[in-house]
Amino acid sequence: MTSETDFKVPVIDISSYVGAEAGDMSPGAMAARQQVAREVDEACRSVGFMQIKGHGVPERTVQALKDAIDAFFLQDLDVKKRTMSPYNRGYTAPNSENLSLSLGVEATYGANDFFEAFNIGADQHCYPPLELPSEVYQPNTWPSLEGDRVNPNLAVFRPNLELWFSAIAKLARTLTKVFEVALKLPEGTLTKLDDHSMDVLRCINYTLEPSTAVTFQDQMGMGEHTDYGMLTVLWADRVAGLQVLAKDGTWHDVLPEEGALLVNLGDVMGRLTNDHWLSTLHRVKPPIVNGKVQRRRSAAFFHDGNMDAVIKPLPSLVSEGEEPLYPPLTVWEHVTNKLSGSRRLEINQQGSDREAARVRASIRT
Ligand SMILES: O=C(O)CCC(=O)C(=O)O
Ligand SMILES: [Fe+2]
Repeated sequence: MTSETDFKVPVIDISSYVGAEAGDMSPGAMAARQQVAREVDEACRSVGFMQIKGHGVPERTVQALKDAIDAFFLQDLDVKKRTMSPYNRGYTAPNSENLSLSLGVEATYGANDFFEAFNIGADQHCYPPLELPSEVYQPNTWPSLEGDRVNPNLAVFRPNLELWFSAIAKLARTLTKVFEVALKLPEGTLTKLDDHSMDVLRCINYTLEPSTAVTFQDQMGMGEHTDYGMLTVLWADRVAGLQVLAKDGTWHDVLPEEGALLVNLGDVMGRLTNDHWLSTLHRVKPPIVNGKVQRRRSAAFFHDGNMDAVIKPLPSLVSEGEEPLYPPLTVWEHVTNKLSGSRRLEINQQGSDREAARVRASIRT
């Protein structure tokens, strides 16, 4: 059930932290940054999702992303499958994952998630001169531009995705700095956790055939889950589908405003803040407008943090009389536990009881 209570995903203009404005040390600019930090703190405590404006990502970069998504997904399934990889990279076919299993919740919708996806990520050459392991900073698998039935528009695919990846990697690091100020942490507390972050960009296409009448209301585009890392920057078509679980256990549709990017916290921020900031559950229902399926695309940039960063509640964020809710764990250990649920279609047994209980308590419509 969804309710129309006063649930809102706040819109926050972060331009005072972006580009040249970030270096402006005038009292007005410093006050503007403090105001942004307060708004971010409030959004992270109450919702765990926000809409970011003033992010500095130009419209032509957004268009480049959309062109890349279209060029790839409009190809035949067998052509897309040529980019499958044993790693968290390349193509994922429809109905091959089940995100609710990443939480330790049994599958409930009778079928796997109907999204298809293509992932790229930070590989071991992304952060010279560090010698990072290729099992974690995995090689990308780009589609070949040669061969029969290859979409001629595919030439833009790699440069366009790389353009988006680097713009959002920069934005994610700006947001880490804002988080540090919002949480009143000494400079470097969070930025030392993400200088070689295991970033992954996942382009997603929800594959129900557009314009068809909906016969299976209970199908899931993407099952309930929390994101795993520090934060996620999400671009999405302005079409219904994404829903967010509010504190009162009700689900709410979330549509980004024109020009806004959605940002949500992942489990790493929940763990660091002893759950004072929320790693909020979300899911994607079939994108339906007036009884008909719409095309819906999205691109989630997961800023997970350094593989070897040890994550545990920060002492200054554990309130008086509270216990730390989580034992120490590296980012890599946490992400592998989670992926083993969604990818191997096995229930994740590793310490997601708190999130799983919240899903079960929500009203599952
Ligand atoms: O497609 C969307 O809007 C959400 C995607 C998402 O939540 C994810 O990939 O983790
Ligand atoms: Fe997500």
